[in-house]
Parts: sequence; C-alpha cells; structure tokens
Amino acid sequence: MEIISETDLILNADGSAYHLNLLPEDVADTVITVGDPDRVGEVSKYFDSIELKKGKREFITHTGYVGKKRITVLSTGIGTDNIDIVLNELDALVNVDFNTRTPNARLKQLNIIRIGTSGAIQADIPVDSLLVSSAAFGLDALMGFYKTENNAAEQEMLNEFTSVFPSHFAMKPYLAPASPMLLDKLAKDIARGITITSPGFYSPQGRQVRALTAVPGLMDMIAGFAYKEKRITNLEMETAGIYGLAKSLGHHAISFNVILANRATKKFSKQPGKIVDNYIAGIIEKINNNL
Ligand SMILES: O=P(O)(O)O[C@H]1O[C@H](CO)[C@@H](O)[C@H]1O
Ligand SMILES: O=c1cc[nH]c(=O)[nH]1
Repeated sequence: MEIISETDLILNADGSAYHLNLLPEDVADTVITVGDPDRVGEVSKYFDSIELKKGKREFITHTGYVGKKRITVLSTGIGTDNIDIVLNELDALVNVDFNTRTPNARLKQLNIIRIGTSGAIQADIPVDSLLVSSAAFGLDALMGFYKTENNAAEQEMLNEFTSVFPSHFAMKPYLAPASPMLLDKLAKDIARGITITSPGFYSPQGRQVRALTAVPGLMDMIAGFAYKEKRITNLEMETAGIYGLAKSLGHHAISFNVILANRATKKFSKQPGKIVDNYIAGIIEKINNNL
C-alpha cells in the first residue's frame, strides 16, 4: 500500500495533526463545528464533562460527554480555505494510521454538524430563526480542486444556477447536498433551505461599504433563482465546502444556520449571543436524543 508522505500529511513532533494539533484518540465520532473560536466554550458548557481542551491558531477543540454520548466541538475559523484543513485533518485523524501512514482498512464515517450564523436573503425568513441547509452552492473555488460527482437532478439544478450569472463572471459554482440521514434524524422539524457559501463577507455577499462591486445586482440574481419551487434562502461562508468534502471523504454532514441578518429587510438581530446560545442548547439535545 502506498505510504502517505511526510509532506502530504504533516504531523507535529508529538504525533498530532499539523493544524488541528489533535491526536487520533482526541476526536469523537460526532463533531460539532462552529466558525468562531469563542463559540467552542459556548457549546461545551452544555457537556456533562470535558475530557480535553486543545488548540492551535483558530482551531480550538473541546471533547467531552453529554450523557453517554461523546462529542467533539471544534472551531473552523472563517471560510472554506479553513474547511479544507479541518475536513482533511479530521478525516486523517480517524481514517489514517499515523504510525504506518496508510489508510485504515475500516473507514469511519463521522457525523459533522455545523452550528453557524448566516444572513437570509428572502424577506419572509425572520431574523433570529433557524434554517437547515438541505444543500449548498459554493461560490468559492475549493471543490474545483477535488473530484466530485453530482447526480442528474443536482447537475440540472447546478446548470440552471450557473446560467444566472453573466458569462464574463469567472467563478464556477458547485453544489453539495446535506446528509439525508442527518437531515432525517436532527432536522425533521426545522425549516430547510438552499444555502450559498461565499468566498467573502462583503462584495461576495452583495455588500458595499467603499470598495466598488464588480457584480452589481448579485443579491437579486441569487434571491430570484428558483428550481422546481426550491429557492436560495441564505448566505454564509463554510457550508458548501463542508458538504462537498464530507461527501468526497464518506462522512455525514449537516449545517444549521442561525439567521442573524435579513438582507432583504435590512434587519440585524438585537441579541445575537442569546439567540445562538438557545439554538446550541436545542441542537445538543437533538444530538443526544437522536444520534
Ligand atoms: O458564525 P460562523 O460560524 O463563523 O459563520 C458565519 O459568520 C462568519 C462571518 O461573520 C462566517 O464564518 C460565516 O459563515
Ligand atoms: O450576513 C451574514 C451573517 C452572518 N454570516 C455571513 O456570512 N453573512
């Protein structure tokens, strides 16, 4: 079997993964990801016990138990460039033997559950509500670097979405679905939508402060898109990368979006911390009861 080289999979002196600074035994089968490193403690405060706290750069990890369920919560920082690191290192931690540098014979499927914040683009989606992404379009470049496959229905929706953009626009969107199993187990009662993952917060999400946009009307193009009564509901910066890489690596992923902004009504949450905290508690309860 081919050995994964020391520069393809970099390990620290203590044998931990290069960026996440974790050892294989540090990772639970259920992994909650959050963007904000400060949100890790806001999740683990609901654990009954915490067995480890580790970190490096923006990647902070706590692993512990809720009842008998072992859970890891880990911050990704912002953007799909970080998701590339987090998903590949998480997968290596559970599916590669770090001593022999070869993939394990039995591959593990992690449950990866993102709890993130997001902006709605449809006027009828209230600020402070919760949305689950049934699928996500990536406007970033990440999944262009990986082999991916869409089924016929996904490919048709992707083709229609791509045709929304002017032909001079260089970006090539991709589409990745949530795990049907996690949607069923964790999100039966939660509003669903299609999420856009953007490679930035300002012009890539239709915002203008001082730098002028090269894509006027981006929000209207996206908000007006419909495919078989499905519409795009919200914008954030990680979900499509998580869904795309989780699918490529054989893991299950789901993304919960706490809607803090509504771009159509121009409203922002008055109490973002409290709202996110309430949803974290509810999602942990669902994980504990259903996974
Ligand atoms: O709250 P998090 O999880 O960081 O998610 C959203 O917030 C950040 C932008 O403010 C981006 O990471 C976006 O995806
Ligand atoms: O509008 C928003 C709000 C949170 N996160 C985003 O990426 N966009």
